[in-house]
Amino acid sequence: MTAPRTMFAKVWQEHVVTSLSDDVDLVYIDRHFTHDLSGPFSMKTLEDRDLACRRPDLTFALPDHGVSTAPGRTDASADASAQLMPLFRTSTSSLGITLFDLDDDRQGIVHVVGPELGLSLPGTSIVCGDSHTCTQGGVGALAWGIGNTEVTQVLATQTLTVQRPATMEVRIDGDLGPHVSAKDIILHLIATHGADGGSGHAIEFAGSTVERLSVEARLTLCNLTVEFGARMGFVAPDDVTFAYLAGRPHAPSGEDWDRAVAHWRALRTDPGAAFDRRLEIDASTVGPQVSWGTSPAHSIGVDGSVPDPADAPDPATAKAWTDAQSYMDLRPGQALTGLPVQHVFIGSCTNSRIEDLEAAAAVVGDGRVAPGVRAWVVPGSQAVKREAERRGLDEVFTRAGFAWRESGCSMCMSMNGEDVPPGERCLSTSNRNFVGRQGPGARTHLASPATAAATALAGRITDAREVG
Ligand SMILES: CC(C)[C@H](C(=O)O)[C@@H](O)C(=O)O
Ligand code: SF4
Repeated sequence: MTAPRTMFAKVWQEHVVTSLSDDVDLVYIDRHFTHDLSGPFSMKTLEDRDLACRRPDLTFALPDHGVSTAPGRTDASADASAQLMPLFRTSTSSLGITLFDLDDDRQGIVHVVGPELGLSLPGTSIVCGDSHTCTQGGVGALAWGIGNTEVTQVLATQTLTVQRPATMEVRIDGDLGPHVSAKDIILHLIATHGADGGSGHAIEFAGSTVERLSVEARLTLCNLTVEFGARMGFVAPDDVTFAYLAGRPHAPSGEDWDRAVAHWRALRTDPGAAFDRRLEIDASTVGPQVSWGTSPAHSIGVDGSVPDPADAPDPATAKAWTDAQSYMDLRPGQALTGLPVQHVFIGSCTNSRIEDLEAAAAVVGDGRVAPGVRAWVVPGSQAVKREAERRGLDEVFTRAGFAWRESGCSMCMSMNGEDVPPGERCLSTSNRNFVGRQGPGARTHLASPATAAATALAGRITDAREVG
């Protein structure tokens, strides 16, 4: 009898081409995504070395970071895309790689588009030169971000030299309260165990709460595993996953589908399999979260108050809290609820899928964005945008005074000229609130789409539970 194995061990083993040392393997890569920021330069390296792309048919290129999300955008609408797009087109075309260009109805943020097209499948290995590739673990894939040199290795060989991560199980049980989402759970996990709490691990999210989450919510949960320091995060594929993937353009069909599902079912962690670490969360005790500082770990319940550095567990944390509070212009003990914001951003690979927009629109209802607040909704992909328009969500948002934009990363990292002015405050559904992330001097508060919508209407950080 074989010893019980984790899902990670099973999928990893299927991909090992050869072991290079005790903990370093050469693994096969099933899907390689590349975006406008990390792609062009690695492709250029390949061309300079006169190397071909080994599997252009398994490589997909999407412009998302540098592109403008203004309605009617072109390359010229943002300096970054004016510079990057011509390079991206030439390199992908000379290497034979499919590009979902700006005018393609499949364009969008890499991590949103992969799952929605069924390019990202359970039990596959997925890489991209982008740290939030871990998002795609939400469909049951092992997906992780890689650096430029690794991108070149994957382009040239379709394999990657990887240090094998340790395994961790995060069990989440209990019912979610009103307006509590996957975003709140993962922010709470990071706040509780620190931004390096998952360092060096591949995390399997399990438990009754996770089983009840939709695939879109699982994508959000996995999206922030890199903010927890982990290499990747994933959820074992189940009937929810199969229902989500069935019929997607690149998902298998007919007999191939049946064979694939049988295989995917067998990937689940065997009862009694050992993990290197285990954590547990009782989801019923978690409320909507908002970050107060400059790390996702600086998050608290929306009804909480800014912590006092005097209460920090150690001097380094006390200093980090003091610095963060000075950057964010907050003082210990201050309540987050009621804090005025000038900007609200609903978007990013964390929270720009259709269910996110539904959750925000439900809170907006007939309301209006508060005067003086610039509020944007940036769908994660053209497909999300079309579906939202089919459901009439764009009208809910525009009637309320939100801007309704084209798909892309936008204000999440502000490299396309879409940013928050110095000293101004933004409630954002994205995943990073680092110093300067949304623009020099910009102050970012991370939260869920429901909290973002409630905040946009009030013009102040607001608990969506108070709105209804
Ligand atoms: C630009 C890219 C390499 C970067 C990442 O790796 O995550 C970006 O997507 C981010 O969110 O900071
Ligand atoms: S939306 Fe933000 S976090 Fe996601 S890939 Fe783009 S820049 Fe990175």
